[in-house]
Amino acid sequence: MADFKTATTPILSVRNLEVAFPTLMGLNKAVRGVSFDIRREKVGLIGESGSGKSMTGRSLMRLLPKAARVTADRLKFEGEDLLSMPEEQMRMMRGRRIAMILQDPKFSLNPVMTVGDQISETCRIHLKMNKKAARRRTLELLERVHIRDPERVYPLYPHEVSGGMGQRIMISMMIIAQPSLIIADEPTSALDVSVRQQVLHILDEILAERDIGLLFISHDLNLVRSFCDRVMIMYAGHIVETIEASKLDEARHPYTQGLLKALPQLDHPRERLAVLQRDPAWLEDTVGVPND
Ligand SMILES: Nc1ncnc2c1ncn2[C@@H]1O[C@H](COP(=O)(O)OP(=O)(O)OP(=O)(O)O)[C@@H](O)[C@H]1O
Repeated sequence: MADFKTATTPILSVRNLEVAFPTLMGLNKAVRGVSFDIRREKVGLIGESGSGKSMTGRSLMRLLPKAARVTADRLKFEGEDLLSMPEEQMRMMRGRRIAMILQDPKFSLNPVMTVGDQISETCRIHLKMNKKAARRRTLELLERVHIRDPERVYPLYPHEVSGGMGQRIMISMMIIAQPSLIIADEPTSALDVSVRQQVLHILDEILAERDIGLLFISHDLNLVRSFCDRVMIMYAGHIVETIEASKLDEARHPYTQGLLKALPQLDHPRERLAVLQRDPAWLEDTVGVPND
């Protein structure tokens, strides 16, 4: 059996993933022929609104709208086929082996249960702890995500915590299950810049400490460039280019080049932002996608 703890074996392997929605005009393809691997690394998925980033992320968790039709030549997580997996097994997979962080933690947390009780309950379920041990572990976990006064935060309800603290609480809950892959869909886009940096720093520490792979979905090219190891650029449901984050300035695809040109620059302010040119050929074009 492959050892998924090694840096070179993909945790996740996706080939020719398609997500389509039936419409009166025929099938609307939200994701078209997407292929990528994720190892113990941080991979950014970037693209404009409606380009199919979330549908790609959600198809890995099989959390798509009912109408969606999903096909793939391969959709394997740690060697197991996600497409044919029975729903019951898939439920065990979600949260335990593949975790997801969404933009607003309030939608992921139970609104009528204190955050402490939610973390504690997760400890009891996953770690089979008794009530007292689960409470102790909860306080440790809150400290682990740099919450300074865990005793004060424990009895708060989700609506009483800030967005940044909510994301830290989500991260603390993820640690319990020890996933191998985290899908983060715009996890910091509702946060202001300084809180965003703190949350990213904590996420980074946890990923490195536990050797977890990350798919980081965002529309913020600068953020992904500074946080991730590799970047996949998506256009109209298709990954047009995959490139190391540190080499983004050497991007070959005209769409990536256009996105880079459109970034505002403090040191060289532009009178006008460049208008992104588009080409129908980009629906088929790919640069740097895995070839096997
Ligand atoms: N429930 C649905 N029914 C039909 N089509 C849908 C549905 N949900 C999404 N789509 C289609 O999927 C496309 C991609 O949506 P997706 O949410 O993945 O985009 P995105 O890149 O994550 O955008 P954003 O950054 O705005 O979240 C949409 O443009 C839309 O055409």
